[in-house]
Amino acid sequence: MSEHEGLVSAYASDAERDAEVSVRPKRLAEFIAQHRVRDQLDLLLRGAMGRGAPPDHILLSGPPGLGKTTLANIVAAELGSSIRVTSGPAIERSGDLAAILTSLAEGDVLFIDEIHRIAKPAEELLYSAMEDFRVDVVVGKGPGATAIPLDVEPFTLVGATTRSGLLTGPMRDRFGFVAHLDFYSPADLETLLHRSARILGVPITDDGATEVAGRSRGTPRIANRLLRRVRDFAEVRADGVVNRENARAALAVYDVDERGLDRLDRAVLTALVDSFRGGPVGLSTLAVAVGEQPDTVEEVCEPFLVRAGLLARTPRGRVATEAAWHHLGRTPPTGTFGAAPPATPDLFSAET
Ligand SMILES: Nc1ncnc2c1ncn2[C@@H]1O[C@H](COP(=O)(O)OP(=O)(O)OP(=O)(O)O)[C@@H](O)[C@H]1O
Repeated sequence: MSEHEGLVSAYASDAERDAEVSVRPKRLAEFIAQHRVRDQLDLLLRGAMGRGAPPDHILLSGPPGLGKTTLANIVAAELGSSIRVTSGPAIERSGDLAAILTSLAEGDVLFIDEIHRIAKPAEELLYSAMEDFRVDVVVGKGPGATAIPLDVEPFTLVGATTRSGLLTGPMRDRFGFVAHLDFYSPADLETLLHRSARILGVPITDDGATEVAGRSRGTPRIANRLLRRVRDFAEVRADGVVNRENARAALAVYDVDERGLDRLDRAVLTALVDSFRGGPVGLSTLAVAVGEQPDTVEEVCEPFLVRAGLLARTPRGRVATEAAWHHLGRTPPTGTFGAAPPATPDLFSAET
């Protein structure tokens, strides 16, 4: 996790992935919410097991931290198979992928995270492995190069992507089952928090779970992370219980407000409202106003602020919604919303 991504980032550092292992559900029945995906996967896996054949290849898409890696491991566990884990960026040469594919045993699960980032030659090799359980490994260069066909044991590929739109058509077509994971409701996150707290041996009250769930941006990874931070606070400065009072006090220390906005999210909204009368204002100008890179504002803050209904992207620039004014405790100007507000020129670039 980089510094500006902070406590409410949906991405995990390597160290955090280790911390996550203990609370990761191992079987489908333990996987909370996402009922439609769970039900569909259950049918797919049971059907395949009944026939004694590996299930179709599975594509899991959705924002980070919603459970794609967890589901890939669950697929292998339910099938009683081994899982091999790699990622699109880790496969630099098609030879790397050929080595993995030809070492798979029958029925293995191959999990490729960030599959949209796989290099083109490796992607093409994957097509024949997925479809015909065969790969052609090219030996030599130039006119003397020869393709040696190698068999691959029947396996199931589980691909995960945060950007399904970036997958090529041929790649997408080779998955027999595509599941999209949605953000979790606060009620589902409360259930998840009770489960995690039980595993971690942390006492948690219902109002404590409600308080943490409301600040978790619909994302299990963030919910589990906030739980660990509130646990620290409760153990060090209070009675050890994750209750509403301790959750509020702990998350105030970490600058996470009651809707899950952190310092940077609030700085963006505050700049929009106070310095630009709510906008519209161009991305670069907004980024300079909060002392951040435009990419950070665009990729780290905006997706959540837009989803939370606090910021809108318009052709003329970023606009604070009425809800944003209220969230900051300001009175919105009357008659602005719905009408086209006057543009604040972007001083730094032509884009919005
Ligand atoms: N439905 C769920 N029930 C219980 N815990 C969950 C669920 N979904 C995710 N988690 C927990 O959230 C954490 C993040 O999940 P996971 O690593 O599977 O997300 P991901 O979508 O693969 O993220 P990334 O794309 O960043 O790899 C894990 O520790 C996991 O325990």
